[in-house]
Amino acid sequence: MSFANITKEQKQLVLGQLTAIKSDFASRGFFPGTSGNLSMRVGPYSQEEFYFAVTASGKDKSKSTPEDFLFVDRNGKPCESTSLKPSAETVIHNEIYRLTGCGAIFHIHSVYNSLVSEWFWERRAVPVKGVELIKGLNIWEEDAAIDIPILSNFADVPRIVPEIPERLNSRIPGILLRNHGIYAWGRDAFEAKRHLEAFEFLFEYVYRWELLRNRK
Ligand SMILES: CSCCC(=O)C(=O)COP(=O)(O)O
Ligand SMILES: [Zn+2]
Repeated sequence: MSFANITKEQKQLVLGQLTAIKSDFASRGFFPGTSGNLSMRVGPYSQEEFYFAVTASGKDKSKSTPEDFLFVDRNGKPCESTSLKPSAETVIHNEIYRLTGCGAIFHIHSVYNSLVSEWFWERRAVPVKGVELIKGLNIWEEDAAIDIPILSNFADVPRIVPEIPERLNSRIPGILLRNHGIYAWGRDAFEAKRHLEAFEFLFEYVYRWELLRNRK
């Protein structure tokens, strides 16, 4: 299915949801210094062909303007004529859609996600055990233990991409970039938001637990 077959209504639905999420996240201070990016898929998915709306690069994400999003294809190329540049991290979104077939991906930088990704870098994963909010990731087993994967971070963003298939864990709907931020995804915007919020809670928990543990 080509992008031309995607209806105006389908595009508006996606843009409406992204606008609401962006404004909600901005009000919670999730986009310091223009960091972070959001995307949502539109139309059907196959590994060979899919389209998504993504935030334009470098914008003040606390402001709402008609130039906040653009549609790109599975190679990150704009689907419509535009002067906007897709997020510099669009290649990461592309790879996550390709591998998971998810419907939405949200990326934010926070002090807690950056600190824990650095603290646990040698393990290449942040361990979390027995915390109730693991259920927010749709993992329901008793006393669950999870490892949230951490990827290398490079200024040259395409260099990050080859590590994604190696590190992605199909049970965990997110990956950390070392000292950078979290990517969380879900079937739709509702689920991706729930996952992102659960991850952020867990990162703060882990950080604070590490401090308490070392005081014993
Ligand atoms: C200003 S933070 C450095 C870039 C980054 O990590 C980010 O999330 C925002 O980049 P974008 O191109 O999506 O604005
Ligand atoms: Zn980033």
